[in-house]
Amino acid sequence: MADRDGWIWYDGKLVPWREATTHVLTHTLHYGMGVFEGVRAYETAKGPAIFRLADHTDRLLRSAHILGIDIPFGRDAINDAHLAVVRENGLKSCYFRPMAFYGSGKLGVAPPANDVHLIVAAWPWGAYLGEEGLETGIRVKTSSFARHHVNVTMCKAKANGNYMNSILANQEATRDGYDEALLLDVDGFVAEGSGENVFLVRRGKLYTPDLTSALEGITRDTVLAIAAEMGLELVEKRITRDEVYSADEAFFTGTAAEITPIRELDNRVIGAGSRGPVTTEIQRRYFAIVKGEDARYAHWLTLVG
Ligand SMILES: Cc1[nH+]cc(COP(=O)(O)O)c(CN[C@@H](CCC(=O)O)C(=O)O)c1O
Repeated sequence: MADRDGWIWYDGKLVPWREATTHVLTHTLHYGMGVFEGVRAYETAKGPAIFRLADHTDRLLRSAHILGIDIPFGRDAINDAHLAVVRENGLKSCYFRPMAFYGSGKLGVAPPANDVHLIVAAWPWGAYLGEEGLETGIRVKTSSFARHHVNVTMCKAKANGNYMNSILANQEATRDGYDEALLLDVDGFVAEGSGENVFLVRRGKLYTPDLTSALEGITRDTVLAIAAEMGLELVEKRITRDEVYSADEAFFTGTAAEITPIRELDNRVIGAGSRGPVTTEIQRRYFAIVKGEDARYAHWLTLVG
């Protein structure tokens, strides 16, 4: 990722990609106390448009607030940074990684409060779980790692250090030949994927876990709006792994994952073992929205211009 041409927004300036570096004694590198976002821009008839930028920036600031990190840039500056990196890098569509981190002022578990840095990088990133996965669905394994208890770490903060749990789960699943992991919470109920929220379809109703130890996904929120316009009844409840086994359809949602059908969990085929009709329609509507083809959601798109 480090050796490429381009520009990264770093503490208010656009710096050459290879020069956007930090010291090896950077606090967040050692302790994982930082916050980040994943944001996408899609190509539309009016040029590149960033999807739900305001919501992502709000969540970045909310994550920092939850962890007590004081980001020295406001909402408008962060939004403008996204626009600058798309323009400067001449990207038609891309994935953004804004990230706030503690610098190298000092080490120790007491964070160097007044040494907070912010970067916004952007690069082309295709289907997170594979183009084939978007079409035909993926194979998922229930992880041996539980999602954090809500008082072990802050689950509503998109915190760097939370992703050790995600990496452990994902590497276990992929090492065992699956495409992604599904994590249960400490009580054994379905929480989310290593980088996604999860939905089920059963007898025409849409189900998703109560948030509790899951991240409040922006794509999840978009799907709730799509479900409402489709007249789908939505049930948010505690979900067991065998309810996933018995579902007619299941899918992951995320900025990176978009709407990725799940065709198997723990070698149990879900429904017909392919992308189901409700998932197909939700996915079709989702891509129409992010590509600016559904005027009702124009307010969610920030045209780069
Ligand atoms: C744990 C987790 N849960 C749910 C979501 C879905 O949230 P949202 O993107 O707002 O719908 C994500 C996003 N995962 C991001 C990071 C992926 C990565 O590998 O890094 C993403 O999808 O950009 C998570 O990381």
